[in-house]
Amino acid sequence: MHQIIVLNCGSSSIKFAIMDADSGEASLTGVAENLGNSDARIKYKTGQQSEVMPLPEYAEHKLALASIQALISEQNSAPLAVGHRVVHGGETFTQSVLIDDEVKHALKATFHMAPLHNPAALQGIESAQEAFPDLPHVAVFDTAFFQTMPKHAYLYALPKALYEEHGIRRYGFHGSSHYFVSHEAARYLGKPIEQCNLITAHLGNGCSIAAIRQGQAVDTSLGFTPLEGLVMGTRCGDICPSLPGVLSELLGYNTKRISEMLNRESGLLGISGLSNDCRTLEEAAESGNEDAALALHIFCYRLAKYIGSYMVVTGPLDAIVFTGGIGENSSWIRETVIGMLEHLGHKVDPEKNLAARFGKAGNIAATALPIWVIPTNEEWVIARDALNISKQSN
Ligand SMILES: Nc1ncnc2c1ncn2[C@@H]1O[C@H](COP(=O)(O)OP(=O)(O)O)[C@@H](O)[C@H]1O
Ligand SMILES: CC(=O)OP(=O)(O)O
Ligand SMILES: [Mg+2]
Repeated sequence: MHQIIVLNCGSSSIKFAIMDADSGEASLTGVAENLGNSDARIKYKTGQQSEVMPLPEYAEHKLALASIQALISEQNSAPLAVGHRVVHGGETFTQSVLIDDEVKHALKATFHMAPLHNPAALQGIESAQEAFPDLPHVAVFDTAFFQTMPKHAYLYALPKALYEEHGIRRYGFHGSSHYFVSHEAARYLGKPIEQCNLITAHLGNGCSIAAIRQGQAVDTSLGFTPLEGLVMGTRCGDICPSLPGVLSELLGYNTKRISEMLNRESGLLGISGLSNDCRTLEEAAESGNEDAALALHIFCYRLAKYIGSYMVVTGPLDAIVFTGGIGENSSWIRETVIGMLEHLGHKVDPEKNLAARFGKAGNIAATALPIWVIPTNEEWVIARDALNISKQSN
């Protein structure tokens, strides 16, 4: 048993777990929500038991971490390391690293590349180092899995000095999730991962799709920042690149306002004017809310378009994989997206589709190409790397 603390710090939540790096079993999982908001709280689960712990109003990462530390102490476990999910490694970090002052300094230089995520990750690292000063802390990067992308996939058609001097290129995110589900898919298919061509769709609050050829990531929809590609909860995904300039000239928006709008006010929330939450939108659409229905339709349309284009990239496919909160649970989204690919010979089996929800994996295809629903486990990928790196550093 190798217990690892795993932290995934976002701007408005900290997800945490104590996990056995050998089995992937978590003895404690939870989320500290709405940090910096008046109704901050921690929801956590030990075994089958779910609890809610209120946090002081406008609690920051430090306060949340202190409460998480108390929960962890109650568990009587002896964690060996803390694994931190860091969304963006830039060109500096191509694999997981032991965190020291130099690493933290280098992370500061990546803030503009993941404005919603990396500042929060560093805040989380510093608070966790205070809470667990004797443990090794390891950063595990979302971008690492995409190191195998070829130049023709990661370069934008921009003046090349922008890449050479400023690292402006596609990086790709949710790498730990795409890594996990692609390896699980290979296991289900009974083939070595090196022989698998896959399209994996991670659909959570952030959404991305990856093209995997012979087990290696060869393209993905998120770009220089986690804003490009699919429609997300509050993020716009692909738009005409002229729009920020137009917004600035036409409406006098400055760059901060534009970034806020594209990252936090767009996507499902922006189109529906109602919510970023897929469940809420499905319910509203069912009750006749046309904007909610349109938001979901655009979400599915964009995803189906990407799947079609990635079929060109992967070569003969072994499977399509759905994961993330939406991918694992929304049978409606899956059926609608695959329905848009019906003329290509793909169809879901409605019964299998309904069965593969709420943590249950399953092949939902009614046609030849397997379409797998696979619950992701980014925390396990992070725990394993944290254990390995901390062992090497001893
Ligand atoms: N039963 C469900 N049906 C439809 N969508 C769901 C369901 N359960 C969760 N979701 C959606 O999953 C999304 C959150 O995904 P998740 O992977 O937990 O997010 P995060 O990116 O924060 O980790 C939300 O849009 C939520 O509505
Ligand atoms: C990179 C990213 O979009 O992450 P999340 O889905 O956790 O916001
Ligand atoms: Mg997630």
